[in-house]
Amino acid sequence: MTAPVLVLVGPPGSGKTTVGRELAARLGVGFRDTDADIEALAGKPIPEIFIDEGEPHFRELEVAAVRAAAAGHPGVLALGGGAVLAEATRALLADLPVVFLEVALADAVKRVGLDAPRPLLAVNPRASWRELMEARRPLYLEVATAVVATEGLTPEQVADAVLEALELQPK
Ligand SMILES: Nc1ncnc2c1ncn2[C@@H]1O[C@H](COP(=O)(O)OP(=O)(O)O)[C@@H](O)[C@H]1O
Ligand SMILES: O=C(O)C1=C[C@@H](OP(=O)(O)O)[C@@H](O)[C@H](O)C1
Ligand SMILES: [Mg+2]
Repeated sequence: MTAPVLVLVGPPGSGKTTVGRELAARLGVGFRDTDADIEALAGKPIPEIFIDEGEPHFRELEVAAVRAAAAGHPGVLALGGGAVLAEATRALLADLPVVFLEVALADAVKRVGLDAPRPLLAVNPRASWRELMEARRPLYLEVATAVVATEGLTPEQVADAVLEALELQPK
């Protein structure tokens, strides 16, 4: 078993993918993102999985992707924003160093507007983001060993804060 050195959770736009990549480089370890694993396995982008097979199927693929990475990725692992919805995933995270990246609505919506499409935010992104955050905040807190605020910070500054929160030394 080779567990991740740290796992990033948080809502869309909190910077899990971006900061995760930066942290992996700083620590000299590999980076993995369950969204990319799911897309590789399904052979299509996430919006197409949602359209063709629906969200419940995507969530099944997501639990499997987290299970595989939690057992076999000795580096930094970024999850999708909704991964914590599955009880099975929360159980897989129980003994791992998990950082909840926090962000407020305005910054999150600004950030995701610049990026790859997220099917859950395709219609009315502000209201959808607020709703999903209200439902998920307790779940992010449940799995987190540390909480890092990202508001007004660059991805590099967020990476600094994560390393400090977990008392990890860059390579
Ligand atoms: N701290 C930050 N400040 C400014 N922009 C950011 C920050 N973190 C991420 N971004 C940008 O926001 C967008 C979404 O980031 P991403 O890492 O994909 O978030 P997540 O994986 O949490 O949804 C990307 O365009 C990224 O470059
Ligand atoms: O919040 C969610 O339910 C989702 C977040 C996305 O990942 P990011 O949080 O990396 O954007 C991706 O997994 C999918 O679009 C669903
Ligand atoms: Mg991401």
